Amino acid sequence: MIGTLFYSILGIIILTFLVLLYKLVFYPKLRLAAIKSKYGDKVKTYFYVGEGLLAEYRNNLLKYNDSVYFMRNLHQKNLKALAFNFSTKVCISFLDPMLIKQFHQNHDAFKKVDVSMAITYLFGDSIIFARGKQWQRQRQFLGKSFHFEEIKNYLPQIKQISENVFGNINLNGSENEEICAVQICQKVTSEVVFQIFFGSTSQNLVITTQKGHQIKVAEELISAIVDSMQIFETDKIALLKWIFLEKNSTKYFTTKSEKQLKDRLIAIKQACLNVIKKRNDQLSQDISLVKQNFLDLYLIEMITNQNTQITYEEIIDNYLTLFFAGTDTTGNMTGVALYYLSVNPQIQEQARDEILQKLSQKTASKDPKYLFDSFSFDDLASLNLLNSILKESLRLIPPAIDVFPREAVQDIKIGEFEIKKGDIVTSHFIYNQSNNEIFSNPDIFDPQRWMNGKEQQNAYNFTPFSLGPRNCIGQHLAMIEGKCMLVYILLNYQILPNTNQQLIRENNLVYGFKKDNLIFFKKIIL
Ligand code: HEM
Repeated sequence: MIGTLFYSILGIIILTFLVLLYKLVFYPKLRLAAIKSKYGDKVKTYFYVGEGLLAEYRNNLLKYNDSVYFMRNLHQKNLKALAFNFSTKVCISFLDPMLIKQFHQNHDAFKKVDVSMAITYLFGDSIIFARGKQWQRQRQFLGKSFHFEEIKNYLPQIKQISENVFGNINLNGSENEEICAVQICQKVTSEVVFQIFFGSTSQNLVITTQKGHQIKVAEELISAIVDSMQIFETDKIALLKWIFLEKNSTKYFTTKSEKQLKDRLIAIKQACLNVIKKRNDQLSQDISLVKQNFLDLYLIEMITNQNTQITYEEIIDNYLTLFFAGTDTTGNMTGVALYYLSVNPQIQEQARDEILQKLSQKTASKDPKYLFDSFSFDDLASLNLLNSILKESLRLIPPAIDVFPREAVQDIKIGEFEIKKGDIVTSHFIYNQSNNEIFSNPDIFDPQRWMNGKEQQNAYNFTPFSLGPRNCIGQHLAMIEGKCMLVYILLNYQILPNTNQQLIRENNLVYGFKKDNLIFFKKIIL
């Protein structure tokens, strides 16, 4: 009896091991070898057990202080795609601009991969994961609010938030106070998303953590997402379940860390739900209270137009999505611009002159406060150099080096590449943005390249906001925020480099600085 039990358990262990070996090693290796033999030098392959390209990022970070160093030095005439293992599957990443275009135009042939419990739970009903008619409806609805003409109405709020955050920097009477370039910009971008969505300041939306601390929902959201990405490092049972069951893994044999994480995610959503319900009650009683913010637009659609397709769940998931998609990315773009301005003082001076020239036509005052007050939406469009500085920052250090991995829901051909149902597909924008055949001296920060048509730009070579029907819905907002922050800073501070800190570029939730304390601010008198 004991012998039979022993052999049964041993049998199960050996079988599990063999299945694991097949899924993690043999299957992806065989597929990658087949892809290499079929497409030759058009494809470069990478294999690291279980980790795929993540291991290459890590090695590059350690060796070259840049997770994507290899991508910047990979350019070959015939190369069109990368192929690598993605957990137990195979992923093709398109590099060739025309293949990238075709991939993004055929968006219906793919669905976004659920990469972690938090992402699925928090964003599952939002625009980012919706497909087909659901996505079209959501994109149309949100698209109205993100239209340039609508977004410009939020400029006064963005100005106010920028003034509050950057105006309150305490330099402690010294110019040697290190400034975390990205972090400080993210204070602005997170508050902007909150205010344009909920119409009030984020100070009030706090929850109590499992350790009993009060924390802003927005902060807990990012922390929970990061923890969910790292859960497999500490919880090997969760990892094993994921390999076999993928997104269904949390439904069975839930581990303690999975349960704790789930409780945190539920608390985040509950806090948002409370705000939404309260506002719904107010508007149901008195519709004239309606204001210009996303939440009110949703609720009006539900109350007055009896739109039954919109649910509370969808509203919550879209707030969380916009927060996630719009905060770190825009903060990173602007923080990167600040860094490049600090190490390029001449360009910084030219950018300041451009702003002063524009604003001094509106006010005789030299006081930065009045100059900034006079700054309006019309000025944004004419600040050419500032626009080019942001574009050049996005080219060199794009917050998104690639798009969310997608799973093919059908067999499909992209160019000559045959994608099988179940394969994972993505596109790495960073490859073209650092190609010296497309951008001369690609490692040099040169905003002028965008101003005088030095390079023949092709719409598919520079795609930091992605492209096609599922491109970034928030790109106008991001650029307005970026310019507004830079205008405030350039009017008030000289940006100096922190030469004690090394530049380390890491691909984490977004691609950016590993250590952010890269600049100093020195108050200027105009
Ligand atoms: C510099 C800042 C930004 C960058 C670089 C950026 C980049 C991107 C990229 C690459 C995508 C495509 C993702 C994919 O298909 O997998 C995307 C989509 C998206 N972005 Fe942005 N983004 C930025 C700012 C924003 C802002 C400010 C918002 C809103 C507050 C936003 C909301 C979205 C949404 C909702 C989508 C999904 C659109 C859809 O699937 O239809 N983004 N963004």
